[in-house]
Amino acid sequence: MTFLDQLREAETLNQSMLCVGLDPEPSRFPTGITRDAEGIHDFCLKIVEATADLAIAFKPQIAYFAAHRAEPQLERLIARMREIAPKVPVILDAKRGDIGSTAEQYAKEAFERFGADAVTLSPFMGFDSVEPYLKYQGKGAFLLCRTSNPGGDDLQNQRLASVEGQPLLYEHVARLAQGPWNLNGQLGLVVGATYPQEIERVRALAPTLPLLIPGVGAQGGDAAATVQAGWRPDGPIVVNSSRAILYAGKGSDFADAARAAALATRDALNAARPA
Ligand SMILES: O=c1ccn([C@@H]2O[C@H](COP(=O)(O)O)[C@@H](O)[C@H]2O)c(=O)[nH]1
Repeated sequence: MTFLDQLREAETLNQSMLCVGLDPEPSRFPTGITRDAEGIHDFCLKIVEATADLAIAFKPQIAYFAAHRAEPQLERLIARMREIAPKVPVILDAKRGDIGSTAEQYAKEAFERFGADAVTLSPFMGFDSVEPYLKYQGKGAFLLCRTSNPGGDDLQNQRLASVEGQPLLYEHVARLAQGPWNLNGQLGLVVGATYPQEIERVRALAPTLPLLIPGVGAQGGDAAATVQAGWRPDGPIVVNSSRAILYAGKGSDFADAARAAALATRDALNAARPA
């Protein structure tokens, strides 16, 4: 089964385009959850249990685990996610990018150590930095294209005078990912919900790629505009929200509050999808 098949299956099963982001920040944990690596595991597990039937994917951001020496807990968490939500793919948000020999190790980390179904990558170092991930059949890789942060403009919106038609850098990334880099249909693109016009442009250049779209919720991206710009019947979207779900509640009912926030976001996304 390909990563794209997995996404489609989860989309249908949970009637969802919502990706639940796992960015555990111990200082924001409710009382009763310890502010250490084990607490990170327990907090995320509760969120996964509360949202497993609402998500097209889960996206743990590795920095939130590594910063607290919680990589073993992330391994255990992903293994438990396989039991709780076997049909919901896991996208490891690692934003890796390095020369081929090092990329091989990062790919091993993502797919063998953590058992992720897909990973996020920076395409900045070129195709040989992406290729090692594509050797893992059935796994996916999302290339950063037009990111959700304001500083994304600094490079991604620069025009490439050396390329025919003088595209912007993010447009060039979209073309490469839809075309010559996508050897086995494993690639997708990261595009921020904060820039719906650019989502539309990326969708025009990459009509069938899955788009991972962070930026609704805490970053203020508009759910309806995101769906209208990015969703296509043969081009799925995976719309991530992390903090707005994780910290929807502050008390012992935090998992219920997270579920309510996830449900509302999932339904808002679905309501914007053309029939
Ligand atoms: O362009 C990008 C790429 C990745 N991210 C990541 O997504 C989540 C967003 O979290 P929120 O709390 O929903 O804002 C986070 O893990 C980022 O590292 C992104 O925001 N933008």
